[in-house]
Amino acid sequence: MKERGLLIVLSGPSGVGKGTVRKALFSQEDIELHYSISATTRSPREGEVNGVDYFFKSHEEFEHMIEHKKLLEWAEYVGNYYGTPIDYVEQSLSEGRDVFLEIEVQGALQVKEAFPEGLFIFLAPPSLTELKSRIIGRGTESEDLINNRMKVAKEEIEMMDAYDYVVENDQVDRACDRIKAIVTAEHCRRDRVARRYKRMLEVE
Ligand SMILES: Nc1ncnc2c1ncn2[C@@H]1O[C@H](COP(=O)(O)OP(=O)(O)OP(=O)(O)O)[C@@H](O)[C@H]1O
Ligand SMILES: Nc1nc2c(ncn2[C@@H]2O[C@H](COP(=O)(O)O)[C@@H](O)[C@H]2O)c(=O)[nH]1
Repeated sequence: MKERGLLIVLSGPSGVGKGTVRKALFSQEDIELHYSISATTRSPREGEVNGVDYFFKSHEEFEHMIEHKKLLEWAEYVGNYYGTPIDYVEQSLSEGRDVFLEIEVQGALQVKEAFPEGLFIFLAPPSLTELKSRIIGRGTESEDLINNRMKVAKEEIEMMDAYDYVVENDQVDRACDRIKAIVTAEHCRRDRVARRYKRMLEVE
C-alpha cells in the first residue's frame, strides 16, 4: 500500500511573506510539494488568475461549498471567506503526495484538529514594523484594510505556540532553506518509525 503523503501547513500573518517563500520553495528541484489552491470570496488582485492563485467564488458559491462539506477548513478573514477544498487534499495525500497549504491561523487550527499528524509551520516577521512595511510595500490593500490586517496579525502572532515550528522570514532564501530542512527531517523521522514497525512485524 502506498504510504500517505505529508500535509504541510504554512501560516502566519498577512504580508509576512508566505506566498513569496512558498514560490521559492516550489522552485527548488530537490523537494516535491503539491500546492492546495484555496477558494475565496475576495476579488482578484491585478495579475491573479482564477484556478492558479485562488478559486474565486461568490458568497453564495462559497456558502454552498460549506453546506456540502466541500472544505477541509474555512475562515472569515477581514470580511471575506477563505477555505481549502477537501477533495484535492484527500486525494493527493492518499496517493502519497505531500500537500502544502498556505492559510491563516483560524483555518490552520481547524486542520490541526482534523489532521494532528500534519506538519504545522508558523512564518514569523522580524518585527511588526517590518510586517507593516511589507504589506504597504506590496501595494495591494487600502490603508483601512492594512490596519485591519495588522490588528489580526497581532492576534495571530499570539497563537504561534500552537505550531510545531516557528520560522522567521528575515530573508526569503533562508526561510525557504529552514522549511526545506524541517520537511526533510519529518520525512526521515516517519521513515524511521515505519521501518521500526516493519521490523517488529517481521519478528512477530
Ligand atoms: N524576507 C523578506 N524580506 C523582505 N520582503 C519580503 C520578504 N518576504 C516577502 N517579502 C515581501 O513582502 C510582501 C508580502 O509578501 P507575500 O505577499 O508573500 O505575503 P503573504 O504572507 O503571502 O501575504 P498574504 O497572507 O496577505 O497573502 C511582498 O511584497 C514580498 O515581496
Ligand atoms: N483559512 C484559510 N486562510 C486562507 C486560505 N487561503 C488563503 N488564506 C489566508 O488568508 C489571508 C488573506 O489572504 P490574501 O490572499 O487575501 O492576502 C492570508 O493569511 C492567507 O494565507 C484558506 O484556504 N483558508
